[in-house]
Amino acid sequence: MDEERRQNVAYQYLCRLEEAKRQEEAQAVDQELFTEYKFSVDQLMELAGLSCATAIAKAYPLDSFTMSPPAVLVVCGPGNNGGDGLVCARHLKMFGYHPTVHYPKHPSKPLFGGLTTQCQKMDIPFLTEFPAEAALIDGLYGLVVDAIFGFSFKGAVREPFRSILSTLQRVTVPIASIDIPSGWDVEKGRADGLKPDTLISLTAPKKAAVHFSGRYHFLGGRFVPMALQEKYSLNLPPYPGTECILQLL
Ligand SMILES: NC(=O)C1=CN([C@@H]2O[C@H](COP(=O)(O)OP(=O)(O)OC[C@H]3O[C@@H](n4cnc5c(N)ncnc54)[C@H](O)[C@@H]3O)[C@@H](O)[C@H]2O)[C@@H](O)CC1
Ligand SMILES: [K+]
Repeated sequence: MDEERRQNVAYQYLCRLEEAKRQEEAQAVDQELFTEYKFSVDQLMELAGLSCATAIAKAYPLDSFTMSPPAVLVVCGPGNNGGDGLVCARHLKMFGYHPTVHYPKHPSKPLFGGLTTQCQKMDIPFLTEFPAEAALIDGLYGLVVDAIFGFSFKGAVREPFRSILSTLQRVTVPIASIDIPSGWDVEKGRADGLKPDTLISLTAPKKAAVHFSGRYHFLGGRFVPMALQEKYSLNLPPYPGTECILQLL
């Protein structure tokens, strides 16, 4: 994209981000979807993960990979952001990619056990050790999906994710972050943190998204009922037709 066009698109997108959500608002919308609207986590996670895989397929089509097979490393964290990553990995496999998952902290909830089994039954390998060298990741994978932390991240990153994020900061292959670049403060960002090439904001962009400087920004998670959008003044831009993602940048 040339610089002038990028400036234009970025400007329009930054205007939209005036409505970006604070951490508490994102959590409140999330809670209301479950308590008042009676969605289950599984339902929304499936739609969120499908949006992520769809956005990735749009930004990094199979034929854009220089390596064969098109290998993708999906790094999953301990919460629902990690669950989105597992769903995303399953759909990426359906789309023809070769995902490998690293999932160092398994929550005991049946939801995550089920998602893990589904991936395993689809012959998606799970890495027990995270590659310590960024160069190893660059050599083996054409893309990294960051599904480590979402909107509930707070404070200083604890291990093993501190080491993982420090390695990911040194990889040169593109990184696609789900909902928020992991390790970033949800509202303020992190100037010396991860610099993903793609951000897939779910439900609505979070405040920190104004600091995103990568090439592609998508909105996904097309599941918020209109009454809830109005209550929280989400002012979401319209999705095209029947698509589950909207490209903002
Ligand atoms: N309604 C929505 O908007 C939806 C949100 N979903 C996803 O759910 C995410 C939010 O999920 P959660 O609330 O489970 O939280 P996260 O997945 O953001 O992270 C919470 C986990 O990270 C750990 N953690 C927090 N701070 C840490 C730190 N400093 N160091 C190490 N570990 C830390 C917590 O102990 C917890 O295990 C969203 O960002 C999105 O990806 C989707 O699954 C479905 C729908
Ligand atoms: K993330």
